[in-house]
Amino acid sequence: MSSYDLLKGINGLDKILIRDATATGCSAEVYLYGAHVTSWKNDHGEEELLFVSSKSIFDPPKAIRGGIPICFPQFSNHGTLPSHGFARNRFWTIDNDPPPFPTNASETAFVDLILKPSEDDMKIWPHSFEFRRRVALGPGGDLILKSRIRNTNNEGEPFSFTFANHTYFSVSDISGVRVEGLKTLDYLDNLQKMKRFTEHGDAITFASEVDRIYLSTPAKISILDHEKKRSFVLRKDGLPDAVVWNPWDKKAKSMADFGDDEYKHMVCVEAAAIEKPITLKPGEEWNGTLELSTV
Ligand SMILES: O=P(O)(O)OC[C@H]1O[C@@H](O)[C@H](O)[C@@H](O)[C@@H]1O
Repeated sequence: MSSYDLLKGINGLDKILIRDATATGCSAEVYLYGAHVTSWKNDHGEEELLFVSSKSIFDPPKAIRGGIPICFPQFSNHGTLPSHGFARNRFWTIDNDPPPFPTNASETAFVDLILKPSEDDMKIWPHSFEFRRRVALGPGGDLILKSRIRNTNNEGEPFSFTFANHTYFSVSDISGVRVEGLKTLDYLDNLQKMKRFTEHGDAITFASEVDRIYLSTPAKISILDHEKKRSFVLRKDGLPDAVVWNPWDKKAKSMADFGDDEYKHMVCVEAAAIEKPITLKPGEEWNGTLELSTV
């Protein structure tokens, strides 16, 4: 089992590099700021598989634009907290002695991070929790993201949250991208006041802004990149919903930390738990796992 290196990233922010010592080129980078994965390469070459905006400012308290932000304890603006909650805007710490995970011999390298609320966090979300995140590389450089959230309230109070792995995938040309695995499912359309629709197409394709929450989705979703002749495969557990987002040209221009044309080279497919918030009683723990690979 190889270990990780702690390095300085952009603007001197701490970042962790994990590498599979047995397979050349497989690596992932995670900023302690946000426990934010900013790079993933597998054994299909030295190519970056995640999109990070060239305009991302890497300047707290602004979240990094791209990679894999964590949305917790609130997805988007579905509540009173800032967009996507606060986990992506906090400094996490390395968790050197996490409670054991079920043995997974296929992990070749990993790092464990932890977030606990500060006094200021408790003012905006008055719940005591421990959020543990493992970022691991699996066979062939698959990226494995494990989230464990525990209610550590002493006063017997349950809490509820929504959650997403807001993954920005790098694609060659959005107009040739298809997201498969969501046919016949219901979705909430954020561009139409969260109205509920049913997906009839075989695949989701992109010709304008898309911002939808697909509900009760299967464990496997694929993103086909026609030009690259490559597909991303998402496999998930404990994460029933899937957000599909591309800002397209107008929204891209309105985002200061996103290039005007960058929408052509990214798509977000976010393994999430949104429609039915997760409720934890004191002492209870929730687990969600996302595994990303390419074929
Ligand atoms: O700008 P933010 O807060 O990172 O959010 C980006 C997008 O994140 C997506 O998950 C939401 O569905 C979109 O509505 C939102 O615009």
